[in-house]
Parts: sequence; C-alpha cells; structure tokens
Amino acid sequence: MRVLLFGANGQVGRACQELMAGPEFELLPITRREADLSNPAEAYEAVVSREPQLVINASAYTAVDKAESEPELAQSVNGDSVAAMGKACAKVDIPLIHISTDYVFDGQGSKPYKEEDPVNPMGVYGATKLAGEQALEAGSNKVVILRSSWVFGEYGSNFVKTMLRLGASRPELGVVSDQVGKPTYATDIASVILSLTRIYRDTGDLPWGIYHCSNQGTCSWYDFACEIFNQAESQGFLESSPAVKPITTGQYPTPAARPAYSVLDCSKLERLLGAPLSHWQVGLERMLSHLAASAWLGESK
Ligand SMILES: NC(=O)C1=CN([C@@H]2O[C@H](COP(=O)(O)OP(=O)(O)OC[C@H]3O[C@@H](n4cnc5c(N)ncnc54)[C@H](OP(=O)(O)O)[C@@H]3O)[C@@H](O)[C@H]2O)C=CC1
Ligand SMILES: Cc1cn([C@H]2C[C@H](O)[C@@H](COP(=O)(O)OP(=O)(O)O[C@H]3O[C@@H](C)C(=O)[C@@H](O)[C@H]3O)O2)c(=O)[nH]c1=O
Ligand SMILES: [Mg+2]
Repeated sequence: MRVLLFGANGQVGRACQELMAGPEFELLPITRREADLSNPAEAYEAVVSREPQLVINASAYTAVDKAESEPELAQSVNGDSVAAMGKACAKVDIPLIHISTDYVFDGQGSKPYKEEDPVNPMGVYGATKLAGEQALEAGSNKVVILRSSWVFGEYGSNFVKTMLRLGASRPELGVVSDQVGKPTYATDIASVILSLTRIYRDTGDLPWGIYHCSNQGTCSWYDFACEIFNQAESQGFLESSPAVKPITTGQYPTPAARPAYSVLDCSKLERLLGAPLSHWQVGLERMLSHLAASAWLGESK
C-alpha cells in the first residue's frame, strides 16, 4: 500500500518513518522540500500527483509562542493546508489520518476531555489547529483525527530535550506546576497510526472521526521535569540534576496562554484498539535509552 506522509521530519513523522520503513508499505515521505505548506496549493498537489492510497499528516506549525506573532503562517500550515489535503483526499476518495492537539480546549475543565466536549482554544496555535479539524470534518468523509498532547521523542525539539539542555547548565530551574496534562511518546502515536493503517488496508474501512490519543498518566510540567531528571540521572545522562522548583503560570509569563487542565479521555481509542497506550514514564525510558545511544548533546535541535 502506498502511503504519503506529510511532516516526515518532525517528531511523529520520524517515528512513523521508523515504524513503516519495511516492505509492508511503500512510504512516500514529504518534507518542506517536497511541499511548502505555507502554500496550500502545494499540499493539494503533493497528494494528487503521487497517487497514494492513504495520507498521514504529521506536519504542523508547532511553535506555540511564536504562533502569536505569526498567525497567518500558522493558519496556512495548520488550517488551510490541512483543508487542502482533505480536499485532495476526498477528490481521489482515500483516507486521511491527521493529528491534532489538546490545545483546542481552554483547560478550564476538571474532568478528562472527551472528543465531543466543547472546544475553545486559548491561543493562535490551538485556534489554527482547530481550523484544520473543522475543515476536515466539513469537507471530507474518510478522516481520522488523533488529538494528542505534550509530545516528546528522540527527534526534533520537545520539553524533555529542553529540560536536559537547561539542566546541564543551570543549578536551578522553575517549572510550572499548575498546568496538568498527559505527556505522550511520539513512537506510541506512530504505533496507533500504524495500527489504523493496517486496519484500513485489511478491511477497506475505518471508524472515521476524532479520537483522543495520549499516553496513560497525568502530571504537571513540574512533575514531568522531575521525572525527566530522575530518569536522566539514573541512566547516567547528567552527573547531577538541577534543583527543580514548582512555580505558577503567573511566574513564567509566555506570549501564548496555555490550558491549565488539558487531560484527554482516551477511552474511545482504547475501545477501538482493544488496549490503552502505555504510561508516559515508559515512553520516557525508551526515549532516554535511545538518546543515550546516539549522543543527543551533539544534535543541533
Ligand atoms: N509537539 C507536541 O507537543 C504536540 C504535537 N501535536 C500535533 O502532532 C503533530 C506532530 O507534531 P510534532 O511531530 O511534535 O511536530 P514537529 O514540530 O516535530 O514537526 C512538524 C513538522 O511539520 C513541518 N512543517 C512545519 N511547517 C511547514 C511548512 N511550512 N512546510 C512544510 N512542512 C512544515 C516541519 O518541517 P521542518 O522539519 O522542515 O521544520 C516538521 O517536520 C502535529 O499535528 C502537532 O500539531 C499534538 C499535541 C502535542
Ligand atoms: C522551558 C520551561 C518551560 N516552562 C513551562 C512553559 C509552559 O507552560 C510549559 C511547557 O513548555 P513548552 O513551551 O515546552 O510546551 P508547549 O510548547 O506549550 O507544548 C505544547 O506544544 C504543542 C505543539 C502542543 O500541541 C501541546 O500539546 C503541548 O505539547 O512549561 C517552565 O515552567 N519552565 C521552563 O524552564
Ligand atoms: Mg513548544
């Protein structure tokens, strides 16, 4: 089966490339070089010219703070190009597996968000990701949207790498403890995408719609940072960990507001796959052992 992968160089894209590399699929990785998604016409053309049987979109404008000052670019990549992908897939009648985010919610809730709960993004990134979701829901039939959260992995930049980098050079770090969510390992998202792709290949169908897709376990960014340093120290990454201090959102001002409570209820996906994803701490162990093998400190990103 011929599968087109947008965002092939991102965290999730690289994990998809690893899991789908073998002879089972003919994977066509699309990076910025093949299609610049600031131009939706390039997204459309990439699909129709390559004649895939299924499309995965792991691309996005993911710089949450920078999006506040680049709303047009974020909208082109996260909204308009996603709409164009959906239109192209509908035209040739193939499925699109797309990834969205917990940041479509405002985080004012107090129980895990279900797929149908009201959305209300707090910033440009979340608003443009929501625009992408809504374009797909309005215009295409064969779409699965996986909403994930707090993604980390070996490739690209993420909170784990930021903590390791800062922790290596600072004796003390303040990390917000009043925003809670579900960290998610990029490879676990790629595994879900692989499972869905196989179901479609084998049955010609999928239960289309939105699914929340995060690892098990809920924590604050502060808790996440503490566990990163615990594991990094025990795996020999750092000679000593910095002192990590819990702080409030108000003590860490950022251009974009972030949801306080962004916990996704993933039971719909668990029913579909027959099992929950593993715990984020297991993903973190896997990530760190892979990074240890590849001298992460030498990487540019
Ligand atoms: N990161 C997170 O914490 C979360 C992410 N998500 C969603 O998961 C999906 C995957 O995210 P993740 O893997 O972390 O994202 P990354 O930022 O790691 O990767 C995104 C990819 O999109 C590509 N891209 C961005 N802009 C353009 C453009 N103008 N033209 C072509 N390609 C472009 C980037 O290309 P290049 O490498 O050239 O910059 C990059 O490879 C996204 O939909 C994201 O919204 C959901 C929840 C949490
Ligand atoms: C670096 C740092 C961040 N923080 C805070 C800022 C913020 O509230 C929180 C997380 O910071 P980040 O900027 O890394 O995370 P952020 O970019 O907001 O992560 C989000 O990315 C997008 C793409 C998503 O879709 C979301 O699910 C989520 O993963 O930690 C500290 O408190 N101390 C620090 O030293
Ligand atoms: Mg970020």
